[in-house]
Amino acid sequence: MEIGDDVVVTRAGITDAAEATFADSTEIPDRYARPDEVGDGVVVGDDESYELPLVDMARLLASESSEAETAKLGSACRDWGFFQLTNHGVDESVVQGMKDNAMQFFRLALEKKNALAVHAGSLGGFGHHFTGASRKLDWAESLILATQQNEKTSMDFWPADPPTFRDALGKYSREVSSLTRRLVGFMASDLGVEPEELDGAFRGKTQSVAMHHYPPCRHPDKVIGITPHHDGLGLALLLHVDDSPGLQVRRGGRWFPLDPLPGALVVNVGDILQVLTNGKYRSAEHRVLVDAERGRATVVMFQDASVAGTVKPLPGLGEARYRAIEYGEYVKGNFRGLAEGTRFVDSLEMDIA
Ligand SMILES: O=C(O)CCC(=O)C(=O)O
Ligand SMILES: [Fe+2]
Repeated sequence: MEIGDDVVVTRAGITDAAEATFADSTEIPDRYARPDEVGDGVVVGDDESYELPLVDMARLLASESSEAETAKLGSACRDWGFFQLTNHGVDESVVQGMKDNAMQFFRLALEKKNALAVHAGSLGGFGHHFTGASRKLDWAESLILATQQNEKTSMDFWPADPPTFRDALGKYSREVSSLTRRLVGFMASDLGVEPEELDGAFRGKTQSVAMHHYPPCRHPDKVIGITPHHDGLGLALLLHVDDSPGLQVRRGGRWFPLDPLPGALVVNVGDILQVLTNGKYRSAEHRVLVDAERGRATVVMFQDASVAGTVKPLPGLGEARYRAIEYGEYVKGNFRGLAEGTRFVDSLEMDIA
């Protein structure tokens, strides 16, 4: 995947040993064991006092409810950085095709999946997601691909097995691109910026996908499905393949489990959108925990954004709180942060009165 030659990415391949560990989780090898982290921060399982926001695309689009729903979208992006989007309008058969093909891919024999194995320094391919500062491995197998079709990326790097995979991903990726443009239009209206400014930041930019499979684990209190992280790009749109919970969002130092609403997509603000909106929208930390009985799979589309090759706040949102940085430098810094367990976007923040 084209992210520049000097970008350091630490992903690990899924070995036979990793597969055996996933298949029989009686013993948790040291590289996966992080019981202290799982319990870190209160998980509010039965606390009814919170609700992760819901946004309804049909209400955004209908003239009589658009204003109120846009305000809801805005407060979800400001307060949580996360919401579930109902009535998103992505064709049901396209969604189903994506789910079926993702599942079929993960059910293939390891040897077949490893035809697309990550290799040193590469972001794309099949393997463990990222290994952060702890060097522990996540309890997941993940396939990461560039989905934007241009001269640099090609479907040739997409799985040829199952045979319908490329067609399904191509259709889904196009639908999510148009959905993103629609959503970004309402965000611009909430923020009071020129629609063209925010749309221009997303239009024609890279899109990539991460598909994750979290096998069940007999010791869900000892492993983590995905290490706590912020998404580094513009916007992420997550599809639950099987409606299994597991995703948790951090707010006020606590982890809040997200209860997947069947048929909805989970949308979250990435670090670049936080910068574009001059900190008005927040990119929230999130992680995935696993279940003792149920496996879980997700398909996450990442939409990239920049302003003419630069990551910086859009005009009209007050005095800039972040320094402008060239996009390539941003990507490098972001991966360095992921590897070191720091958050690069924090280093762009400026002291303003
Ligand atoms: O699978 C999930 O629920 C979350 C995945 C995620 O956070 C990511 O790919 O960045
Ligand atoms: Fe994420």
